[in-house]
Amino acid sequence: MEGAEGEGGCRGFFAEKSATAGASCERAAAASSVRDSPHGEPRATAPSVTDLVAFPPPAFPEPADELGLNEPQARAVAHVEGPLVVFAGAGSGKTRVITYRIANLLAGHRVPPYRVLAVTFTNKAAGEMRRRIASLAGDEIAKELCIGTFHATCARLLRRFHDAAGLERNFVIYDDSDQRAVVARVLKELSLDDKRYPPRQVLSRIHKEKQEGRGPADFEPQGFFDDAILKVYEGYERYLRKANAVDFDDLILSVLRIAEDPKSLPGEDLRARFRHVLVDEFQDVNQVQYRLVRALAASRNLCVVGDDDQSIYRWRGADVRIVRNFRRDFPDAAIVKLEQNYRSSGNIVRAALGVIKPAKDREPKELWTARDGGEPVVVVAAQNEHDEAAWVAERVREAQARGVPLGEVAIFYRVHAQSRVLEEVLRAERIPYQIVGGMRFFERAEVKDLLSYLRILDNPKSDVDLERIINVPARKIGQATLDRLTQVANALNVPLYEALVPLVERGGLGTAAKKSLLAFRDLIESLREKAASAPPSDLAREVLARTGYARMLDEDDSAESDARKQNLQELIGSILDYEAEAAAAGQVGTLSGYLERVTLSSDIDALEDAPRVSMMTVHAAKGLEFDTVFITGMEDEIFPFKGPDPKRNEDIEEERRLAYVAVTRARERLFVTHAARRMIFGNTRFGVPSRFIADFPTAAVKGLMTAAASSERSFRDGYRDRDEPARPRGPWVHPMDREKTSARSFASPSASVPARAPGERYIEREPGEGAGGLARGARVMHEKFGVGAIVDVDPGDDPIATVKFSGWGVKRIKARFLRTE
Ligand SMILES: Nc1ncnc2c1ncn2[C@@H]1O[C@H](COP(=O)(O)OP(=O)(O)OP(=O)(O)O)[C@@H](O)[C@H]1O
Ligand SMILES: [Mg+2]
Repeated sequence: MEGAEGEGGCRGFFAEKSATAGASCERAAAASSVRDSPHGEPRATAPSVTDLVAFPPPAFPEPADELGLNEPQARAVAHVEGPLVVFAGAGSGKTRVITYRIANLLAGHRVPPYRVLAVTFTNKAAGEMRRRIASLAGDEIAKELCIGTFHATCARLLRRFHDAAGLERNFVIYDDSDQRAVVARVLKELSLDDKRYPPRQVLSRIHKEKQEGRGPADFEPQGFFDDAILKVYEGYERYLRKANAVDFDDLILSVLRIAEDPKSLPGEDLRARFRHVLVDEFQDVNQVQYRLVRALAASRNLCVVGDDDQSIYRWRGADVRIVRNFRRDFPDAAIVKLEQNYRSSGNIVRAALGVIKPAKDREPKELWTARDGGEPVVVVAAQNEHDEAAWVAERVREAQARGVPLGEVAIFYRVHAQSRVLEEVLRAERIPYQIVGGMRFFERAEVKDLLSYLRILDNPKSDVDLERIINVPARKIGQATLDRLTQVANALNVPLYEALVPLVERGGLGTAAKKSLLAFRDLIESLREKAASAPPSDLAREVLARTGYARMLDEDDSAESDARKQNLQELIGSILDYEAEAAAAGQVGTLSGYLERVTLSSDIDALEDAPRVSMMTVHAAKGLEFDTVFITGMEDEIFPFKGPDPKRNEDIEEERRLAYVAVTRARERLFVTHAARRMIFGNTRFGVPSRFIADFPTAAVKGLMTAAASSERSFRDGYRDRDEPARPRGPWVHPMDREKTSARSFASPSASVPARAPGERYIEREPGEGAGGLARGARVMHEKFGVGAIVDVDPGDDPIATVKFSGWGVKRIKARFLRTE
């Protein structure tokens, strides 16, 4: 921290000790560097900041050390005036520095709490920081601090400065669906075809402009299409203004405009508002956010902390150069580097360094730990996603038995859709869990939509489901029509579905409404015919294709819509699972059977406040830490993820940083799992262990196989251990790619044939082929139950084998679902 020491160093905690402060600081530093186990339990015995302020400060060299701060951390905490960058690797105490620094400003320098602004990346992180400060400085003080995400902070500021933004105080914040409705309306006013200009696509374009801070006046149309977009953009802005509404981008932009206005009074007021501004996870701020931070920190008391190795939102406009250019913008900034990781065991830190080392274009930095190796990082080869989930659940139980609270256990996955199988297994095992930063699989909107369609096809009397989907995707059946439908249904005492025709026949409806209602009824009727004969998984695909749901998502070029598609594929995966289970029991899976299973299994588990395992995507895990962490699905093309959109998903560098974030969340134990075969997004793929696993230093890692995987090993051609050369990769085609490159849409029933790597010895028997090869005692493989031995065979058109599976007992299964050597 060049230059900072003389000015701000060794004040605050140490303020009252002015004369000896400088020397003492050095001693504190020396003391902390010789501590052999600095991570023990320092907080249990350490005095709090309030202790230090309330009572005469203890004699040096204790304070920094006993508060649990090493020398560079103490310098950063004690720095008061002027810009400061803390630039350091994961788990080195950056967030701790922010927290202590705020406590120090409040307690040691009497800065009023409302004059401190701290920006975090998630609401969870904001809550956590407020809690930590409350424990250091007291509840009353912590309550008055301005801590929150960019959006939350700006919403709060805009309530105060609404006049300057031309809004009334009670302005509303429009969410995604409100925004789409506005765009649809504007398109109509401009007589533009919403097929040519799908609202979602228009909206993501507007969003992109706003993220760059460009209003309609700054928009530079390139070509005919853009001319139209510009008109819609203008109309959209006009509409929002008229409605006294803002969208999420406006929250930030409006505050930015006020803050950057050099002449206005509110601008001056806003710029003078905060005496100190602190930003956590600075590597992930985007241009507009950065400008805002700069404007709000007119005092130049700006402290940013970050780690370029953890920058994981570049596709959202976060620009890591901002971190690197900070010094150019604030040439006098003090720089503190933290190099000691306090979070993780030696082996976990080593694994993390192994992953990040090959990254291109990194700022050089050190990261070391004084901790010993601890448990090795366990890399587990599972047979498939069910085997993986069962193995994880078993280890969670083991951790619990060792005394690790469930709240200290986290399961990560790369994409939301992966949570489904894990959730099912945890539920079956009655292990309470929560999904952080997302929703439980069966509560996600698109999953509920498709289930509602399926329920209606199974039972058209279900009014709740009908209401949910009658206008999804939009088919011009508005609230007014729905109200009339309800009236007619009430009058006739019939379900809504049965009131459709009577409503149309009664007259009084416009032609368009009539047409829409009848078209909807025809659609449902024809799907019901299909439901009578098709397997439920085919039916689900058909629903997506014929209702226009798939198209609605296709038209939306956003990451959110990609996630929705993946979730729907995954729902189809769950139907396929159900069908396979039914088939294994020699039964035919039915729509009602599936719906019953889903309804029963989504029964929310007991006690609300019980400690729970946290499940989340790796993105949501940033900044958090847990005793025990599982990173699941560590296979190439899952993590690193290979999605349908090369511009968004194929950035291997970003995936590498994401893997680094994942690994560095663990304190004591880290388990990394990969599966040889995984059904995901409704398709089976064959996985090779992620390339990032190969970057773990061998000495820090222990390789394991689940029981099922090791018994399958002898069946599989070309299976290799981690240290043997990798198995050649099959040309797995991502289901989304397949959708684009062939006529088979992802919603088409024919896409249900699972992709299979060439050379895979997988004998799928056709009915009537006979039971050849299925002699008693022969070893066979089943997708779900793993390896078993044949006990008996019933020959016939579609032979059925009785098989004894290890772990599952005896099952009767159609022979065509078995593999032999
Ligand atoms: N000097 C210290 N002594 C003891 N424990 C410390 C010290 N500094 C940090 N820690 C602990 O180390 C862990 C990591 O700290 P923190 O979360 O602040 O790191 P970070 O740099 O913000 O990590 P990330 O990059 O993941 O956001 C926390 O549990 C914190 O309490
Ligand atoms: Mg942090």
